[in-house]
Amino acid sequence: MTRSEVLIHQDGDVLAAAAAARLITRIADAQAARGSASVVLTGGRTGIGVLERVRRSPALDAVDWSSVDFYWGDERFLPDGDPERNETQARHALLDHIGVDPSRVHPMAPSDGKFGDDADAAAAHYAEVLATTSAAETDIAVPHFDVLMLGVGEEGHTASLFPDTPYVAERERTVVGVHDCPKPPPTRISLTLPAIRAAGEVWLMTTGKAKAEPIAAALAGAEPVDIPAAGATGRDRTLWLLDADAANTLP
Ligand SMILES: O=C1O[C@H](COP(=O)(O)O)[C@@H](O)[C@H](O)[C@H]1O
Repeated sequence: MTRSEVLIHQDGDVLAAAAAARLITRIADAQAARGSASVVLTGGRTGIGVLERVRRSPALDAVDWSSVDFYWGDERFLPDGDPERNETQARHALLDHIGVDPSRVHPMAPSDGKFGDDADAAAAHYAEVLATTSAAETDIAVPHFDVLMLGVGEEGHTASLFPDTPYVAERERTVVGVHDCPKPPPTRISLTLPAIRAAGEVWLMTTGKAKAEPIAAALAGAEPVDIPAAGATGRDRTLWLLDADAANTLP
């Protein structure tokens, strides 16, 4: 497992700007090396704020956005276009404003799509989508993810893996339907920890005093079942991007 690196920014604005610059550079580097890049998006205030800053970046055109595959780490299982869906927010913040190739944007199904309100079927389908472009470098059936971004909840959840649930302990499946979530909406779809850990780089990004406790616990080595974010690591790099408030109880 990679050692976690922690970067503390003075506030959420600076964090979003720095993470946006980092994301553009990471994608441009991957495209220079392989001709394409693959990014896993997150929902939440910080993750969407980063996408807004990418949109406003003077370096926006350093990336060929038509050669980027976009996936999601989790989704709120709601009707298509619902403003609370992570997909809707990411589209408004960035994807609707750049020249993406629609066939390379891979959202998780909505609750009014072809799987109806069956989140488990929608999750199984997403696992198939991931498996079709599965990379050779791991034995997990997911694509090569250059960077996988995550938020962290006040109780330590990441993606839609909440503490003390069977979903955080999942070892076989790469994607799960998540039920009875403590944070609305109650039904979600999420990558599992094995799928997250297959990514090259994992970036956990969050802000605010309310996140300080779970972050300190995760970095002190909490069990993922207690603090799911503690189990989110990348193969090459695990980066915690925090503001000063979120980091205020770290040694
Ligand atoms: O519901 C969710 O929340 C988390 C954290 O969100 P934040 O607003 O506290 O930053 C997010 O990572 C996840 O993708 C989302 O579905």
